[in-house]
Order: sequence, then C-alpha cells, then structure tokens
Amino acid sequence: GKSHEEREPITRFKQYLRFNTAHPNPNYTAPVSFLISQAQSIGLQFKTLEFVPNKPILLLTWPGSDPSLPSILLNSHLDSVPAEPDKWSHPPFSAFHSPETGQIFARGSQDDKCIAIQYLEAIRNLILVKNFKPIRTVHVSCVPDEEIGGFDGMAKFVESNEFRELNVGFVMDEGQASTNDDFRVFYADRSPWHLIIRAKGAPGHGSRMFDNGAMENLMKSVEMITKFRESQFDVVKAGRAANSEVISVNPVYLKAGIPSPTGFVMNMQPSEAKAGFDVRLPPTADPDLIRRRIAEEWAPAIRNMSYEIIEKGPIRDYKGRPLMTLTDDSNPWWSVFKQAVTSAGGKLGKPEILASTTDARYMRQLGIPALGFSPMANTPILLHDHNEFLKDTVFLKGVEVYESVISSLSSFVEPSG
Ligand SMILES: CSCC[C@H](NC(C)=O)C(=O)O
Ligand SMILES: [Zn+2]
Ligand SMILES: [Zn+2]
Repeated sequence: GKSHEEREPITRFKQYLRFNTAHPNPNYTAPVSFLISQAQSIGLQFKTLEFVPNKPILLLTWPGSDPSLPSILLNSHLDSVPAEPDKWSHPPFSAFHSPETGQIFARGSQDDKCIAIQYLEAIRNLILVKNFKPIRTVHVSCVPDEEIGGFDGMAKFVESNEFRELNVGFVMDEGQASTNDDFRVFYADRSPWHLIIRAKGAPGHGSRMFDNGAMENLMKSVEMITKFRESQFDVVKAGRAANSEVISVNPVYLKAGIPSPTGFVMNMQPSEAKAGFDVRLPPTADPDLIRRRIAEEWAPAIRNMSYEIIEKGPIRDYKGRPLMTLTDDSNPWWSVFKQAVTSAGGKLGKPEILASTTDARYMRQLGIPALGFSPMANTPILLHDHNEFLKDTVFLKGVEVYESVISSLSSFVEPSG
C-alpha cells in the first residue's frame, strides 16, 4: 500500500548516490543525464559546459522575474573520493537504506550529493507545490573534480564568459555535518600550499662524523618546522582558536637515502634529502610572513637548502582582499540567509572557517560572497570516511531548509536609496 512506499525525494537521492563518481575515474556522464532528467521534470533550463574534455559542468537555471538583478548560484560537485568496499558494511555505491534506522549508506551521501538533490527537491516543491516565483534568477551548478582541487572544474568555470554572464551575486556551496542541533556554516576555506624543502650536503662513509650533511641539514629544518607546528597546535589545544584558524604545517613525505636491491645502502650518508609538507593558511594569515620564515629559517640557502612552494589555489581575491565572506549585518545576504534558516526551524552555529578547501574559494576570488552550508544536524561527520551515511529524516529536513533559503534569497531585493 501507499504507506509502505518511500518518499520520492528519497528515491531520487538514492538514484543519484548509485552513480560511481569516485576518483580516479569518476563517471560524470550518467549522473549529468540523471540530473538533466530531473531538471526537465521540474521545468528548469539546462546546459552543459565542457572546458576540459569529459569534465562537464551542468548548469540549471530557474529564471527570475527581474533578470537585471544579480543571481543566486547553488553549487555542488559531482565527484566523490574513493571508497574501500571491504571496509564498509554495505557497498559504497548501493545506497543501502536501513529500514530500522533510516540511514542511507553511500559514498557521497554527506559529501556532497545530498545538497544537489536537496536544491532540486526544494525548487521542485517551490514550483510545483507552492507556485513560488523568484525575483532573482536561481542557478544550480554541478561541477567535476572538486575533490582533486577543482582545477579543471570550478576554476575554469569562474574564468569563463558563461560564468560572467550569470551575474552571480551570492553563492551557496557545500558545508559539513554537525554533531549537535545547530547547522554549521562556513565563511572561508584555508588556502593550501605544498611545500617541498631540499637539502644538499657532503656525502661520505656512514661511519664518519662531519658537519653539513644533507640529512643533518634537512633534520634541523624538520625540527624547526615541528616547533612551529606545535606552537600553532598549542593555540588550538588551549582553546584559543579552532583547528581551521591556525596555520597547519604537516609533514607528508620524507625522501632520502641511496636505494639498493634490499632497501637502502646503509654505509653511505646521502648528498641529497627532501621533505614535503601540506601547509594550510587561514584567510587572516599573512602569506609573506610565512614565505619569509621558509626562506630564512626552514630552508635557508646558507644551510645548503632550497625550497619550492606550490600554491594550490588562490589566497587573495582580485582586489587583494582575504578570501572570506562577511557574516555580520554589513552583508545583507548573510542576514537573509540566517533569517531563512531560522524561519525553517533551524539554528546556525558560530560561522566557521573550513580546515580544508571547497570550490567556494574560486567564487570568493571573484569577490562574490559564498557560504558553505550542508544542513545536516545531529549527524556524525563522515565525509571521506568509511560507512558514510545520511539519515532520511535529516535529508528531508534539509529540503525544507533550502525551500526557505532559496525562496528568501531569490526574493531579496536590496532597499534602494
Ligand atoms: C590541494 S587542492 C585542494 C584539494 C583538497 N580538497 C578537498 C575537498 O579535500 C584539499 O583540501 O586538500
Ligand atoms: Zn565535498
Ligand atoms: Zn570531499
């Protein structure tokens, strides 16, 4: 009977979760076709853009009554990180739905296929049930490759004429689950750097004692970097800053030694050694200060060291300002967003900086305000983890929240004067 049938939004969410969009070979074709069929059933306009072959960007459009006003963009990414099926209790692309708990297990259920379908379900209800007419145009973008930095996805999109023509005034992008009643909201990402430091030094017999060996030089630097890392982490441990508000410098590889068939030659001190670090700068950090520290302390030429900093994305917007969206009354979009969440019965926690990155940084780079938000309250944070799941009731509540958010944002007209 009817009472045993699941809600259609849940069916569509599960259908979307079943596309294997995991790296390194994400299937983009099938989910894009699926989303287009969804858009058609609601009556949205659609087009795909391909700036890099086989990396489509899907753009859906719901025209507003005043197309001269800046539009709203609701973004999500199509791709997922890989999953190790052996370590999951259900296959990661099966979207197993527990009848007892309502949990829907799938890679992407939190990160971030939930929001793509929630945007569409909210728009569906606004159009088909509430007969709502937006004043501002609402766009929905589904982009490839966010999980590998977005370089062939959102980074290309924001540079295009097609993007400029959208005249985007405000962006919603992904956030993260909250373990309590409050929804989390993110106003900035940290900017990632890859830092590689190299040491050279005199080689010699493994038994000799001498100064300025490559290993000694590298290890001195590693010690200094470790001290800096601890000083930042101490601030976090003392409760004076969140993890994402300090500079993190984490060692990710060490490479040295003379290879031999059985491992490494043990009686040779190598003439070269290097180490790689994942560095993350919060928007308030001064990149020039940390550059100077690297040049003078972490990899000084006087200790036979050199370094390479690879900036993996922007750190300032086109006017040289830190990449962050204001979350106070000076930003009218913030007030409208906050009010809309409240009127849907939701509560926002204190706005946060995200420890990692999302594609929102590329839109903030253009000076467009962007908030990271995935309405998942009372949910364990399982992005990139085994057994990622979202509860059906949490998903459906999120649809309601977006109905409120999308209707408020799209009917917001700045007071003239
Ligand atoms: C180095 S470019 C950024 C890529 C990646 N994004 C995510 C979502 O994990 C990161 O934050 O490391
Ligand atoms: Zn994500
Ligand atoms: Zn992710």
